Amino acid sequence: MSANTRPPGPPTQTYDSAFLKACRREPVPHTPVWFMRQAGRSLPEYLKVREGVPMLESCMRPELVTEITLQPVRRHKVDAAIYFSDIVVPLKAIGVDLDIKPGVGPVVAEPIRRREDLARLRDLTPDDVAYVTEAIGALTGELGATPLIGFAGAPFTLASYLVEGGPSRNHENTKALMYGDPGLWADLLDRLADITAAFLKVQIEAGASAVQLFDSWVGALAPDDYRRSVMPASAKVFDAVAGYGVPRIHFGVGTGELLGLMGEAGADVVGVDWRVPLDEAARRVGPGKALQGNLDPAVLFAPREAVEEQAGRVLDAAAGLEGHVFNLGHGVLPTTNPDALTRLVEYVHTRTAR
Ligand SMILES: Cc1c2[nH]c(c1CCC(=O)O)Cc1[nH]c(c(CCC(=O)O)c1C)Cc1[nH]c(c(CCC(=O)O)c1C)Cc1[nH]c(c(C)c1CCC(=O)O)C2
Repeated sequence: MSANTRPPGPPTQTYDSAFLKACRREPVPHTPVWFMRQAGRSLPEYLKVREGVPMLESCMRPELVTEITLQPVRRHKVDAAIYFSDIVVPLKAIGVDLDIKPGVGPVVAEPIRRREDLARLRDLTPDDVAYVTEAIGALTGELGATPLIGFAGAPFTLASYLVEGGPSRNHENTKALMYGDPGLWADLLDRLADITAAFLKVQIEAGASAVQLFDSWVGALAPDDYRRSVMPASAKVFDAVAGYGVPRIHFGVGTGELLGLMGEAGADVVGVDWRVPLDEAARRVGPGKALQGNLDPAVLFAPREAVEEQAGRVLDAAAGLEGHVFNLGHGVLPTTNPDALTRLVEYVHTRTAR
């Protein structure tokens, strides 16, 4: 079943939301808006509830996850919530020794570089992430007609953290493995595809209305390498969840040359960073897909008039698209003034009201 057909059974409460309509490329009452990293450090109410609670622990406490996920919906009136978690949570859940260091990001105690290391990547079962099922149950009740987006890290981006042992500018160990041992690389990405697919299935079965696969760092690759060494694993993830009929969004940074392939991997909605205007992105992606994006998150530090001018340019470039979900071109920067985000939501809603 494609994401454009109504799933069997009664329509969900969220089915007619502007966000899901835009993902399905149907007419919308207004352009829907949400922000990557909309929950988190830009919100004082987030900093308050996170006080003294380590990041990974906060992801495993359903009542905290529920509260943090709802905060930006209450404050900004965005059209969708995104489940509060992190891309490394499923890896932690299967026993990989890792932590999220404040100001740094995910750090893996023993990087994965040899064939023996693959044994540390066992299958993920719903029991490993019972807190996810519990939090999503509570969230969908609270959210009512507002859709919840589930998410996961894509195999390449997860592999980069695992192989490098932490964040990396050049991904040198990752690429050394990809070029130097293509067999082991393919097996690693295939393992990660299975874990990622299982994690997304848990979220969808618990009530997520859409999923986003973050391949944040895949823009480091040339198209041929993406096609040969990454696309099969990402496609496996998308295939695994195709039958649920929920929209599948795919996003990465610096992916101008990869947009067509990322759509081909199986996305219904292709996320675009701020470097490619949406009309040009639509030409690269081709027909039959919606686009998501793409205001530069740094624009939010400019005065209100400038923010609206730049947001207006995004909307103008999106005017001819089959479906458009307004977003930033990457996550909300931690020192963003939250009021600027609230005003931006209002601006997009007002300017596109039909
Ligand atoms: C690459 C990546 C990661 N994590 C994620 C990605 C893909 C998205 C992207 O490209 O930005 C995904 C992610 N991580 C987090 C979310 C929250 C969802 C939301 O509410 O919008 C999402 C969607 C919470 C988080 N994940 C993290 C934080 C900050 C930790 C904190 O608040 O203490 C949050 C709120 C930590 C994290 N985790 C990661 C990084 C780079 C960092 C930031 C390190 C830092 O600057 O402190 C890895």
